[in-house]
Amino acid sequence: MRPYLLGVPPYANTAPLYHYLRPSRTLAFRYGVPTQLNAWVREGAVGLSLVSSHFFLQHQDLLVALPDFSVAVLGRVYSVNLFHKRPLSELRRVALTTESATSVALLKWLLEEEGVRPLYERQAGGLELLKEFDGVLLIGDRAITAYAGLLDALPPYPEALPTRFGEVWVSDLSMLWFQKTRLPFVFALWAARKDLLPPKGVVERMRKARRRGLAHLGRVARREADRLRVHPALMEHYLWNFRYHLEAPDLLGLEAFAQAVGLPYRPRFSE
Ligand SMILES: C=C(O[C@@H]1C=C(C(=O)O)C=C[C@H]1O)C(=O)O
Repeated sequence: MRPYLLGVPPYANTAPLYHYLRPSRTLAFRYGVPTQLNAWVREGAVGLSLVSSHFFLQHQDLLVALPDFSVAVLGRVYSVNLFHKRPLSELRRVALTTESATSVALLKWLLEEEGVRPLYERQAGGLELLKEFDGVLLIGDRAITAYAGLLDALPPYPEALPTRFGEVWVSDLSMLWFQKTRLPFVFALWAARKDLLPPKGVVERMRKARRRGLAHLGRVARREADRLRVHPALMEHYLWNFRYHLEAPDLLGLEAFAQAVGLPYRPRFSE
């Protein structure tokens, strides 16, 4: 029998969930950035996977989500950032990461709410894009390393982490969402096609791995900090700040996002 394929993002943000999950005879990992994982889930090239929340909302008839897994946050997330050289109200051209579905939809909604309608272009890259564009949207490892690269020293507490570095502003999208809605923001969920639900035991193993990962968060954070060459204390704060359990406030945030972007809200969850 071929192993069941799990779609896994290559980002630090989910390291606490996967650090202690091992592939086995029955379970294999396939790594991809969120846009890639979304496509694979739809095609059936992977079974259960992290998917962008926006993609999930677009394909609610096809997909079933786990009832207790999320990449969500209340307030700042630190890794979904618009880096920009002009005030938000004056943006004319914005480069969009090719890795994201949700953050792109969120950025467009946030700017549209303010009456700002820049030209958007999908561009793979990092902060060097600021030479050509007024703003660059980055997510995941690229966003956190770009942010850490601007930082000279860690402030005494996280709330004091700067949002401006000379001519570069950093707008954290889930903070902007929070200021508008007072709700958490759900960036991603775990979902599978109805016909490719995971075999019994897989989700149990994921829950166990998550417990261990969160119990040993310092260890996981040190490894990710080494890998990305960011300060371990920054990585630790970044990781413990996530809401990984899709709780009631997160669902309210997800529903509000569906409403904001004009998508229906009738999610289906597995047992
Ligand atoms: C919080 C993040 O959310 C990510 C953003 C996604 C998107 O915009 O489609 C998808 C998965 C998440 O892992 C991040 O990238 O750090």
